[in-house]
Formats: sequence, structure tokens, C-alpha cells
Amino acid sequence: MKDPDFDNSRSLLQHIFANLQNVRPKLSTDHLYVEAEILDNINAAEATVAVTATYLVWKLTEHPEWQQKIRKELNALEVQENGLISFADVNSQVPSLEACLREVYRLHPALSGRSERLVPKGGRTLSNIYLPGGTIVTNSVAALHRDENIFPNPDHFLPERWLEGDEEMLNRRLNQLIPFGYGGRVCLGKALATMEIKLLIAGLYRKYKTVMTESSTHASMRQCSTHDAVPWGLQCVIECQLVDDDQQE
Ligand code: HEM
Repeated sequence: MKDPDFDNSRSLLQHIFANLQNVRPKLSTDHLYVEAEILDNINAAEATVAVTATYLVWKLTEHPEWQQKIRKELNALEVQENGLISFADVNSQVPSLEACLREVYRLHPALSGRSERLVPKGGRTLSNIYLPGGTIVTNSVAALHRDENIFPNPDHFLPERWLEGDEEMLNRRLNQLIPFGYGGRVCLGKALATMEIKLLIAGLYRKYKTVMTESSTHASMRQCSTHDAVPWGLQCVIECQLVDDDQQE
């Protein structure tokens, strides 16, 4: 049987070609352009997810009590016929994982460098400063994410800040959490990245616990750079130990 939605859907490559043919027919065979576009997407999707997943595993290893909370919530989920739990359930019924991931997005954004924007024609006044049209402006993700008025004890990994408190404060925190950028050029892979990371963590911590090794330390895990910001030590070495079914916390 044919699925009309699937038959009508296009791959990214088909979109690029269709767009080129409609808008810039002369460039329709410009392979360099297409290659650059594809490489751009691969690059945007690869290290960002790896860096975020690495720091989430590291933070959970440093804070085993959060591993236990996540595992407890995962174990309460229905197991499907294929032996797996569904992403819909992981996404909606594991609040501890959501809270830990948000804390990692806040403390260790994979990209915290420039996301430039151009001030529109006519200029704009921001915080009482007039910016002429055409000015390139940017923001500081680190300053927003470590604003102590919104995130008390900003340098500490405190997932509970996403699970407690009144709704107004939670919304202010969410509004100030922008690891994927903001506005018209916000990251296109935000939902995919979050799905990949949550499924990875769910798969790992349902069966295993992770413990520290001597090879990775607070110093070696310091984040460097603002673009695909990997740890200084260029690695995160932890040990995975199978959790015995009888010893499930
Ligand atoms: C945790 C993982 C990721 C993080 C932290 C991240 C972060 C970002 C940031 C900060 C931007 C710039 C947004 C802006 O200028 O406001 C961006 C853009 C982009 N990202 Fe991601 N990203 C991630 C994963 C992905 C994935 C998995 C894909 C694709 C499958 C992807 C595709 C893109 C694309 C295509 C853009 C350019 C959007 C545009 O300019 O219109 N990203 N990302």
C-alpha cells in the first residue's frame, strides 16, 4: 500500500534542487553549492549532538543520584513488543531526563559563539542605545545562561531548578535558555537533536550506570571554544557497569 504522505515528502537534497530550479535555474547544476549545503548540515548535526551527549553523560556520572532518578522513571514506562520504550514516552514521562538535559544545554551549550543578526533598515533602539540599520549584532549565550537572577548558583548543575518553583519563573528560565539560537534562524535540527540525545541516554541508563575513572577530571572536561565546544582533554572516559535487575534502585 502506498503512503501518500511518504510519497509526497521530499528529501533535503530534493528541496535544494527544487529551490535551485525555481529560483536560480542557472545554478541548478552547481554541485559545489549542493555539496556545501550538505556538508553544512552534516557539520551542524554532528559535533553539536556529540558534545551535548558527552556533557550529559559526564554530568550524570558526576551526579549518580540523577542517574537513579532517570532510571526509576524509565523503568516505569511501558516496554513495546520490540523490547524498546517509545520516544513519545521518554519525551513526556521522564521529567528528570528533561531537567538534566536542560541543565546541560544551559551549562555546556555546544555553540555559544556568534549568531549574528543584521539590524533592519531604519535602525532600532535597544536598551536605550540606537543601532543604525545594517549594524551586525549578536548576543552572549553564556551571559544569558549564567544570569544569577534567573539561574541562582549559575555555575552549579542543579536540574531541580527545572522541576520546582512557580510557572512564571520556569517560563523566564525557558525563555533565557537558547542553546539552539532564537528567532527566524533558530536551529533546524533542534527536535531531532533532542530526540537523539534522549534516546541515547534512555538506552544507556536503563541497563547501565556510569562511574568516574581517573582519565577524566573536572579540569580535563573544561569546555573550550564556543563552536562545537569540546572538552579540553578531547575525551570523556567513564566506566559503564551493568545494573543488575535485582539491584535496580
Ligand atoms: C544539540 C545539538 C545542536 C545544537 C546545540 C545546535 C545549535 C545551533 C545553533 C546555535 C544554531 C544557530 C541558530 C541561530 O543563529 O539563531 C544552529 C543552526 C542550525 N542547525 Fe543546529 N544545533 C544542534 C543540532 C543540529 C542538528 C541535529 C541539525 C540537523 C540535522 C542542525 C541543523 C542546523 C541548521 C541547518 C542550522 C542553520 C539554520 C539557519 O540558518 O536557518 N543542528 N544550530
